[in-house]
Amino acid sequence: MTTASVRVRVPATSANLGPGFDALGLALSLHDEVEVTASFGGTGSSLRVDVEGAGAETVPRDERHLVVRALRAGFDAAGRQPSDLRLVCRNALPHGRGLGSSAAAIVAGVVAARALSDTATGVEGEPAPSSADLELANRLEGHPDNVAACLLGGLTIAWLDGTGRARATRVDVHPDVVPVVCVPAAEVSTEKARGLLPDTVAHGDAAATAGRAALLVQALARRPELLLDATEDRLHQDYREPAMPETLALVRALRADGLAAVVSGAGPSVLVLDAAGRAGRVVELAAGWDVRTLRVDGDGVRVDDAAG
Ligand SMILES: Nc1ncnc2c1ncn2[C@@H]1O[C@H](COP(=O)(O)OP(=O)(O)OP(=O)(O)O)[C@@H](O)[C@H]1O
Ligand SMILES: N[C@@H](CCO)C(=O)O
Repeated sequence: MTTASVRVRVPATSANLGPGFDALGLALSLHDEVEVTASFGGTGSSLRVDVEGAGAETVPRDERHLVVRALRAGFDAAGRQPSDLRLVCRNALPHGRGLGSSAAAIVAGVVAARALSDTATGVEGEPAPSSADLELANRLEGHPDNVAACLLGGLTIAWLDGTGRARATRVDVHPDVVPVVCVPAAEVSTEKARGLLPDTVAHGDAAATAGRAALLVQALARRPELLLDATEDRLHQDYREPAMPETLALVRALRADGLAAVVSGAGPSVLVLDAAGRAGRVVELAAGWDVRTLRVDGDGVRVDDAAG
């Protein structure tokens, strides 16, 4: 029997960033950590899941747990399931708030399964996330924006190629850009927020939003003074208002004050991309919200031996 352990650290992510629906993602300095121990070739078949922090009251502790589902998919891809599996999840990312908790859980499972399978078979592990990790994580999540940023860090642009495979490219973010997130107490599931979107949009809305998405990459990388114009969206935010009216009201109030505010992911959190030292103003305008001034996580997923 072979037993191996890894510790995986995964960042929160904010997807869309306004006009980049299902394409743009930004990794943030708030992390979940998962420690996984897997035994291969034993006679048992045990699973133990311990959870501390966010979701500890609600997530299942069996095969339905999202990290376990991602681990199983990763082990299937590697060709061998462990006989015994033990997880310790230390969660800081709030669930169902638009900060990429499901993507983080999926990336943690996919990357941990690859690292453990490599160790068990004596393969020299590939330290950087692979294109296979992105493809599998995208299949489990259903859209590539959060998982791409979670894997690669920084700003990512994700897309599906002509064969439907997920691809992503990473862009360094200008050091002046400070992400400020406003987190409400209530959750809205991504499933519900996606259900509010129309099947088609007007050509003018699509064209305007595509232009802003292109501008946003330039604004985040080199020209932060363009962030307010660059974060305008006409494809998803307003459609989601019935599920999160306070979110849209806060986005409008912040934007009216000159702050580049957007719905974070599928909401209901609000992300402000500040480059003018105005986080204090966000706190004033978002009274009653949990406002956190973060940094861009430039690294993405990190894998460590779980020794010690
Ligand atoms: N660390 C975790 N462990 C187990 N399950 C998780 C974990 N994180 C998220 N989940 C599952 O995913 C659900 C939240 O996913 P959902 O896609 O609705 O929101 P989100 O990922 O937080 O936000 P968004 O996708 O908009 O950024 C949780 O209710 C829970 O079922
Ligand atoms: N692009 C996805 C992100 C969810 O985190 C959406 O807006 O539904």
